[in-house]
Amino acid sequence: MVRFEPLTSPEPLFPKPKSGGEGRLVVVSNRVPVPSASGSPAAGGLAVALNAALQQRGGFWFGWSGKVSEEETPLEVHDFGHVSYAVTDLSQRDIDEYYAGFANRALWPVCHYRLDLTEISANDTAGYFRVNEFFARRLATLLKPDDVIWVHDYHFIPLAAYLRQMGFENRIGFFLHIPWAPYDVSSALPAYQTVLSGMTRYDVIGFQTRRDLENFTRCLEQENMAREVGGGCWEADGRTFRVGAFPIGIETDLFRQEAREAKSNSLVRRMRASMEDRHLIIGVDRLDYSKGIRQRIAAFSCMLERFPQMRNRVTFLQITPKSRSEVPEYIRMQHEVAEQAGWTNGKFGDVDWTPVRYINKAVSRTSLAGLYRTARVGMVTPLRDGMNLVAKEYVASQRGTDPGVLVLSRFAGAAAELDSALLVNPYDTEATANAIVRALEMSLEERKERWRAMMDKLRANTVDHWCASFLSVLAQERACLSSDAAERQDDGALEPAIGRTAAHFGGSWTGYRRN
Ligand SMILES: O=P(O)(O)OC[C@H]1O[C@H](O[C@H]2O[C@H](CO)[C@@H](O)[C@H](O)[C@H]2O)[C@H](O)[C@@H](O)[C@@H]1O
Ligand SMILES: O=c1ccn([C@@H]2O[C@H](COP(=O)(O)OP(=O)(O)O)[C@@H](O)[C@H]2O)c(=O)[nH]1
Repeated sequence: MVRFEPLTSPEPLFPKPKSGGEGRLVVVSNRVPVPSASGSPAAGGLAVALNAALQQRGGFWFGWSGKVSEEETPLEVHDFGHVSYAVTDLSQRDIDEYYAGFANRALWPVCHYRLDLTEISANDTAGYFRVNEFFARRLATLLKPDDVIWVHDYHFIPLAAYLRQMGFENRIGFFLHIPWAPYDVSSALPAYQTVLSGMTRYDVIGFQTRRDLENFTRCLEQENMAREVGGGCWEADGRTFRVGAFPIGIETDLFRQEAREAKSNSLVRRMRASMEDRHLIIGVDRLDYSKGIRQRIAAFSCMLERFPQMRNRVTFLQITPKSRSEVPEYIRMQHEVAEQAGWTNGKFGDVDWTPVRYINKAVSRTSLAGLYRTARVGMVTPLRDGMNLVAKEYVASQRGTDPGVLVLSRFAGAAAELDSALLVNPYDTEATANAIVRALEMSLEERKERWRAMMDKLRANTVDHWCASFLSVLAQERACLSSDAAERQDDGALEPAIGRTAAHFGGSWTGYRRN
């Protein structure tokens, strides 16, 4: 690990790209998957795909260290070959206001259509913008003019605006992993116009689905903040940006392989041995109200009530690692889910059968792959979700000769691609209960047909495709110049994008200040 003072280091801090021509890639996200000391990379499709892109071009990943420090400590830099990981600590107040506050008590619920759970706090709002400015200042010390920056997720919406204000005209892309709600919902967000205008400072803005993209562009129109100039491009304050839907994928083949090899995994073997001849139904989610876990267990319970022949023939395994326990809404829902599971077991369980096995710990990716493959039914029923990778992982893990059935919420981003799943409205308990029975009783022929259709999609759009397609759009510097601007650039009237000062692009973005 190298430590340095960001503002005083005279030498370039990160390795140069492997090949000439392309600038380094700089990935920014709140959580940074720093490889272990031995150099083995963090698991997870997103981390693997972005690490591969970083390895290819050289570059670094920047974000929060996950640690609290009351002093402004130097950036921590971990070097692994062509790739570095630069992380900064935050103070407790910063974490409370930026992460637990505005990001997870305002942006997260609003983007998941939950105005009832949204907390509006002027301190949190100010903290979110202050911490973004802090991240931008720290990142600024590491940047070179031809770096291509890819910012991830709702924690960092205003980051580009601060970088632009400091004079950076690098290509900057933004990908939103969570949904973008329709105007009437998203406009309830505190500092809504500032957040929206912060988005317009990127060169490319990616969403998981067309629905999110359309919700976003309607917000731009409603606020009269940007005008469409064609080809997925918009213009605001004299600069253009491109918007698009880039549904994230998984490492489809690798996941399949892990599922095949998981037979020998001890957790999977223990689970199989304990099943006797019952069918397994599986749910895997962070403990988050957006995932619809309570509603799902209620639907399972309703199924046992209405179809007594299913009692003692199925086991529902719900794997739910705790998440964001510092946020009060998450504590409340922990109680609700535990109560629903306990109630179902009390009502239907027997001395030799526990209908719901509810587990609050994280399970490794290999074990998950094996459990998915064991399960006849995968229940992925969020009330709202950006994508939901579990849905894709469940399908990829199945045996082609005897696949299980995915019961999938219409409100998961994954439903746009996995439309051969049994699609349900998770608010409709009886219909979801019926779908579980339909999945359990589905013929082998129908299961295979549905599975093949979904596998075709998963093979066509892996996480590597997702990464490459976003980066290729981000690399197209001229793709969005309006025809006027393109002509002027051809005449030499416009300078190249890199190296321009903030003043060229309207210094109107002033960030958020508390009165
Ligand atoms: O970092 P945490 O606060 O512990 O939360 C974990 C992550 O949750 C969210 O995941 C989203 O991204 C997935 C991949 O694109 C997508 O499938 C899912 O629907 C989203 O909910 C969040 O967006 C991440 O930033 C968090 O790190
Ligand atoms: O015990 C667990 C639970 C979940 N996951 C992984 O966490 C990710 C969850 O992603 P998803 O898009 O479904 O939801 P998010 O938590 O990002 O909102 C998936 O890759 C899961 O395989 C895991 O590795 N172990």
